[in-house]
Amino acid sequence: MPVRITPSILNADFANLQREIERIPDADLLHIDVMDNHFVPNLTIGLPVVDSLLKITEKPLDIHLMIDDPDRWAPGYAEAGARSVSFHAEAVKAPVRLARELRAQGARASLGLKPATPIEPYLDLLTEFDQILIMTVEPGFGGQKFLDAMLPKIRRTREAVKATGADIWIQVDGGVSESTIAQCAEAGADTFVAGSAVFSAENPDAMVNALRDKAVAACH
Ligand SMILES: O=C(CO)[C@@H](O)[C@H](O)COP(=O)(O)O
Ligand SMILES: [Fe+2]
Repeated sequence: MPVRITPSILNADFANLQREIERIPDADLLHIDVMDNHFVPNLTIGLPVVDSLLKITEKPLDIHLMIDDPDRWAPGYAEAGARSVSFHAEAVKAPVRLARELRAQGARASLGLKPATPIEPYLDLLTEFDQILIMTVEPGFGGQKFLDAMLPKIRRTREAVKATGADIWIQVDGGVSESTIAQCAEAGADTFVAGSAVFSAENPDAMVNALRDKAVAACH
């Protein structure tokens, strides 16, 4: 199973994003946390910053929208050139319509689930998505403790994805570090967001590779 490490820039130096991105050349994608202070109690960046990042990096951008009304805002990120756009199940009005719109614009469509949101209502819709993002902390902040109560949800999602035969990535986000990534990979995740683990490391790129090695060892 291919493994992808997607560092979150939430814990990077926002005044020097270009320099921060250059510190992680081995990252597979860059995870960008967009927060609106409504869906989550925190406010970060939006489309203008994403537009600027698209100009300074060749890395594919993996946008994580923690915002109300993604039906209205998500297509703009796909249109701008994001590789992947996650919107939250708890905020979206028409998940299938939005996923199809994102795909039509050439982006991967990803459904995000907060810790208390089950995957079960979406099992018959899985092939409408290219990725399921399972939050392993309450969304809103970096540096929180990994919720290992999410492991059964990762396992159930992997089983269901397997049954579809489709190439749907399972992403985990929140508290992923050298000490938690193996459990996630064993449970069936293949795409790993890591914010503080990467950007608080002395050598962030070495951490990207260490995380990947641990995930690969756990799922093979
Ligand atoms: O979406 C979020 C938080 O809401 C994440 O992407 C965090 O930014 C991950 O940070 P760490 O938990 O890895 O420090
Ligand atoms: Fe995120």
